[in-house]
Amino acid sequence: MERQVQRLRQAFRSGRSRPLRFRMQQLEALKRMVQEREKDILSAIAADLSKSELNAYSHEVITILGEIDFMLANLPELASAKPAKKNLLTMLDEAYVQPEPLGVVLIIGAWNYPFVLIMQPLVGAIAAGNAAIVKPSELSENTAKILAKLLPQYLDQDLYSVVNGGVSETTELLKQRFDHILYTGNTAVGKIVMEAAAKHLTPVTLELGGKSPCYIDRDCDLDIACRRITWGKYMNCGQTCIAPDYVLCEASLQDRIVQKIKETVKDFYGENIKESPDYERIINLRHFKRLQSLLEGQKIAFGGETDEVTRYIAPTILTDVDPNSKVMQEEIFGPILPIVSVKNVDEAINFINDREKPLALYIFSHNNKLIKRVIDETSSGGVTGNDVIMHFTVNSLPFGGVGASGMGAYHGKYSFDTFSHQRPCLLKGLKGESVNKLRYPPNSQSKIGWAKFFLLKQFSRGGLVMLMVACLAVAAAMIVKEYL
Ligand SMILES: NC(=O)c1ccc[n+]([C@@H]2O[C@H](COP(=O)([O-])OP(=O)(O)OC[C@H]3O[C@@H](n4cnc5c(N)ncnc54)[C@H](O)[C@@H]3O)[C@@H](O)[C@H]2O)c1
Ligand SMILES: CCCCCCCCCC=O
Repeated sequence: MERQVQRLRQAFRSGRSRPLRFRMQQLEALKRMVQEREKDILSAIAADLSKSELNAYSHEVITILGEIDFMLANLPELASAKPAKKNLLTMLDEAYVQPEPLGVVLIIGAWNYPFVLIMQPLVGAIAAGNAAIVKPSELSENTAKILAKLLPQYLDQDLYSVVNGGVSETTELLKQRFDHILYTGNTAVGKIVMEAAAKHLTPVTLELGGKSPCYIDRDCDLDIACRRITWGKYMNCGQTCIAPDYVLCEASLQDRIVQKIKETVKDFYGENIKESPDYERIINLRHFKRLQSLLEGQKIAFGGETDEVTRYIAPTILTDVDPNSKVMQEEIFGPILPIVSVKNVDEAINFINDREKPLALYIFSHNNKLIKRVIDETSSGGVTGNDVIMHFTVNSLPFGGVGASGMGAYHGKYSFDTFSHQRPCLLKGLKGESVNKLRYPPNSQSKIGWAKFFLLKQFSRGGLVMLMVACLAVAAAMIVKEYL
């Protein structure tokens, strides 16, 4: 592994990954890969998650095509140097911020959206001019295999590579020195990644999980709210990092919510959910058993059927859930929706704030002021009002967690920024030593006065103000030259 990282570092040092043309070519190649090998990719995702190929396309492939198109359209602007504001002392100089690639980055993905969670960060890493190693999850082995097969066929093999394997391979990988690590997965492993990164002072982006609450206000269209919640909760069999984990609402709403979700489940998946091509299965037996144990002692208002052989768990709703019960202590990551009753929005806000900061927060209400109030008085990685999941799909919004749900963000421009260093550059001429005397010893009270004049006044480009300030500065420079 050490050799593999060295090979990538050498290729990065050659400067090959930096020119915009090269980055665009690699992104074009990635797009070709997705389009030409769509069938293979879809069947791998479908096999890993017991998912239909149509769902694999709309859950994963479409996001990546959108992300590549965004980068191709915006890369010249994103990668360009941005002029910076100057002060009087530097007004004749050139000041700008130049994004530069970080070097060799490591991307570790999770199994639940195994294609998106590797490819979307990879698009950002390539766009920003880095070399990258990707480590897909071993639990989604078909997608891991197809990525290892296809990526080298389409991308520069000395700059981008795939490492497959489990804990021991990842542990070995984490001993190497990287310039950035983007990890997606659970919080416990997030801590392991951060600890390993700290040994090399490597910055990390941690895309973790948590319990994302969903508050349903009394003043809300329950039909629409329940349809949207049903979609986001049971999509991918609840194995979505930003699935609404539990519902908070006034006790009087509980039965109506159960009824409406029940009706929607029938609309979406038919009478026999097991037969529906749109309803997935739990990834493995360990998670299946973990989820089964969350049902123990709970009041099951809907669903609850399980089948160990196929790892099927029906869309399930739990009512009158005790906030101290097990199902409310860990991220559910399965098709179980607890409803916890609160007296009002104040209690809902306190409930959220008493717990770790979630990855997502959802609020359903006709009252926009109430939605904004909940946003203002809580914290979460992201928010969608009157819907679920959808903030993930807007690539002009940063996607990431806060507190226990993670650090840093990506998607669109934010991916580019995550994998770039914003390098401040100031280019001075060799003239103007008379003004420079102000900062050379020996110091004096009068020099401090002039330094205050030069440094504490900001000036921006354009307009009359700039003209006046420029005139003042020239006059000041002449006075300094004359008297200091
Ligand atoms: N924030 C997000 O974007 C996002 C997206 C998907 C999933 N998640 C979160 O991820 C969690 C589910 O993923 P998971 O953790 O079960 O996925 P996982 O088991 O696939 O693990 C994630 C990655 O960590 C590696 N790994 C596992 N154990 C390790 C160890 N001991 N040392 C080093 N590496 C190790 C795996 O090889 C894998 O590549 C949930 O909490 C979910 O909310 C977050
Ligand atoms: C159109 C819906 C796409 C949803 C993709 C959600 C991906 C979430 C990643 C975390 O698990």
